[in-house]
Amino acid sequence: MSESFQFQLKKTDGGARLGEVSMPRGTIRTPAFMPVGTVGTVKAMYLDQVRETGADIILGNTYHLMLRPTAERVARLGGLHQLIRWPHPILTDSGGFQVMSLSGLRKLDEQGVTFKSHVDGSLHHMSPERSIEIQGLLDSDIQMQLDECVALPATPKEIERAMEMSLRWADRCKVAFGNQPGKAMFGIVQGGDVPELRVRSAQALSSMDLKGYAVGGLAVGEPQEVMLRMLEITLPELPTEKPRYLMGVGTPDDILKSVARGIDMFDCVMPTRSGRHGLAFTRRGKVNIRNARHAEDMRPLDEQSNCPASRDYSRAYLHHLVRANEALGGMLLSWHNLAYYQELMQGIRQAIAEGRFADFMAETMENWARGDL
Ligand SMILES: Nc1cc(N)c2c(=O)[nH][nH]c(=O)c2c1
Repeated sequence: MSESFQFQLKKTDGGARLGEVSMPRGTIRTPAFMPVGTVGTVKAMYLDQVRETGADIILGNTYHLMLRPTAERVARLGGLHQLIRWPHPILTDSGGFQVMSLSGLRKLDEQGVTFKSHVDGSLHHMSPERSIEIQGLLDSDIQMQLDECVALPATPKEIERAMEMSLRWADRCKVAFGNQPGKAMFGIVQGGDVPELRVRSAQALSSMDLKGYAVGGLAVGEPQEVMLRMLEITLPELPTEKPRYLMGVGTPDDILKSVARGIDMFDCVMPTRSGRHGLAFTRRGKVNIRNARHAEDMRPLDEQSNCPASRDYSRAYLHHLVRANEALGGMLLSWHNLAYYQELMQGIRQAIAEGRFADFMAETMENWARGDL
């Protein structure tokens, strides 16, 4: 642990990076996967289980928490860590992305976003300063700037407008965040699928000397090759000594290919959302447990796993629970999927440490392609 926010790049293997983020609440081993704890809970999981799978940090959604139970109430209750009993680092997003995807967005201008809550229809305004204030009330360890993420496809002019406003908002968020030694504020690179806008955004944010940098505006429906191409264009413009976080990504395949290009941190609802719908990620690829072939299969999803959900329960039982729409089905598959994601991250970190990431990536993808036993 460290009294201040520190990132140490420990080793590289091709484009892949092995690192460590040290903060007062703990150390984050990178490449890292952050389970999404939307409204102060990683859905269908106890946070002790989340920790047991190997997670060093979780994500909290500012949009949801500001609406319910509200940031002021969380602060009165001692902050998010105390409320949800997660003493380790928490990263919060700015709320802007979900305002634009979940709320009744009323207005977006230089001052921020005005929207109607999807919970009760109440009207809210969030400026860059208010987003940082909310994340501070939550006692978030890593806070994200307010930005505007444009859905693709979009015109270069529209992407440029949003990117430039996001840069101005980054400046305002940096001022509002001030100097908080044990915490960090990350900027978010925008620019859609326009290479020169990506470069301009990354270079401008790099000149702000922030503690870390997210790549936003991706995983918004574009083909994987476009996402990967934008990483190849963006990452060389970011400082190597700062962590890079790819927002909202992704599948195990996305993660491997993005690590290979230099990403250090990921978050995605994929493992938990898929688990609740009966889809398991395994070392042999995806398994849809609803499929009839599992109805009398007494094997576990993965007898080699340390996770009880993967090792101690039969496919037949998981099939039954999911078909019966029993809560325990989603709980066990969420647990399994998070454990698989963390096992993948640990395998990635070990492979980079030993200089064999390319072989690890090839072997992992071959095993996925072989398909389930
Ligand atoms: N795929 C994405 C997921 C996200 N949570 C975000 C975000 O929070 N901000 N900005 C973004 O561009 C973005 C993209």
